[in-house]
Amino acid sequence: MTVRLLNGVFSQVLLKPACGCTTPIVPVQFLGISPFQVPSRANFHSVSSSDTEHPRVLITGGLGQLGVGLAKLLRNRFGKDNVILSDIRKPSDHVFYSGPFIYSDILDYKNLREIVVNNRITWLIHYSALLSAVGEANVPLARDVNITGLHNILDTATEHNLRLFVPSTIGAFGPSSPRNPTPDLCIQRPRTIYGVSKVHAELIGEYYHYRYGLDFRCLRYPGIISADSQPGRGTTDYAVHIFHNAMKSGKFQCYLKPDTRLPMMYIDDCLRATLEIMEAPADSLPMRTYNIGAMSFTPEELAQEIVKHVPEFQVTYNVDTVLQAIADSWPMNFDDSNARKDWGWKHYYDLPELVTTMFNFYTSESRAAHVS
Ligand SMILES: NC(=O)c1ccc[n+]([C@@H]2O[C@H](COP(=O)([O-])OP(=O)(O)OC[C@H]3O[C@@H](n4cnc5c(N)ncnc54)[C@H](O)[C@@H]3O)[C@@H](O)[C@H]2O)c1
Ligand SMILES: C[C@@H](O)[C@H](N)C(=O)O
Repeated sequence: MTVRLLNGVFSQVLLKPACGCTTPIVPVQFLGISPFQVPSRANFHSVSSSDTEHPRVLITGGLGQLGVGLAKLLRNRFGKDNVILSDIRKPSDHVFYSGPFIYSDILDYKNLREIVVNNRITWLIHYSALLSAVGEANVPLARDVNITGLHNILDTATEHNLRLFVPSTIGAFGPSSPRNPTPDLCIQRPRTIYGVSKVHAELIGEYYHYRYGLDFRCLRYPGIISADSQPGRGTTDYAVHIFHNAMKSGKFQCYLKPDTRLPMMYIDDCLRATLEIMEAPADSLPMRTYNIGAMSFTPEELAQEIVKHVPEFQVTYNVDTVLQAIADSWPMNFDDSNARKDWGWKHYYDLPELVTTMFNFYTSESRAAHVS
């Protein structure tokens, strides 16, 4: 209430983010308090409870490994028509007919704004990105999509008072970060354009939160493993491809050394965490960027678990020096104790559960293919 009154008093004060938007926004300084004293619910726009309980959601980059699964989860919760998937690629029939889909290029600021306005969007889940391996192969494009695109997203979200989720990654850490375990707050000097862009996203998102009251929420995901969607060329992709190869040929050639340990997570845990942090009350989030963890393994340990399901399975190693250097600079284990303490994060899938679930999926798929 006090905040709303102050908002009224200062409504003449216009602070323009880079988009040139003219929504009145009260900078923290005008309230005479340090940004660090502002409670984390410091959203100077009034957010109605219906925005939180009945959100209208836009997912950018929704045709990648994670977006379709997230849309399904959110549609089950908020209704099919309240969750819009978007991307610059053409959707499959299955995706197109399972709920609203529209074209959206995050580099086109006016198009983004039009989509948000015309669809009365209240939550924005920003999944568009170039991942670590593809980013190193095309740095200028990764810089455009991951940094310029993010600026468009931030400005749109600030202008239209959206709750904004931007995922970060284990890749936001680098060789000088503590690796085992890696806490939320430590040195972050990543050596990939992907990592640099994600540190930028974390910092500028938090800055917009403290400066403009943007409701910015960010989770650092581990490598995500899924059976029914393909990864978009990252360093952790081996842990998805290995299952398909084990089922298909009983063989896999791994591009990382057998003892390369990285944090990983099954997709259902990742998507549930995303919904949980989006629904968390603002006052349960003293931080705006959290590590989340589930398990951590090496290719050798994963192969040993797969052998329990495919006894003849064999892995050979042909190291890709670029990807190995990236993996060697990333965390081996994530310390996610703040997420567990602040908003009750817990994972359900450990390594044996993950492997069983993946094989159950492939087995039921191949049975269904035989029947049809
Ligand atoms: N999958 C993982 O293991 C993982 C781990 C950590 C963080 N993340 C983060 O989660 C998010 C989603 O990851 P993902 O695995 O689904 O990624 P992905 O690479 O599979 O998909 C990214 C999508 O972004 C789209 N895109 C590219 N340029 C675009 C543009 N100009 N406008 C709109 N869309 C554009 C692509 O078409 C693609 O469908 C990313 O931000 C990623 O950094 C993923
Ligand atoms: C870890 C994550 O951000 C992504 N899967 C990558 O390897 O690039």
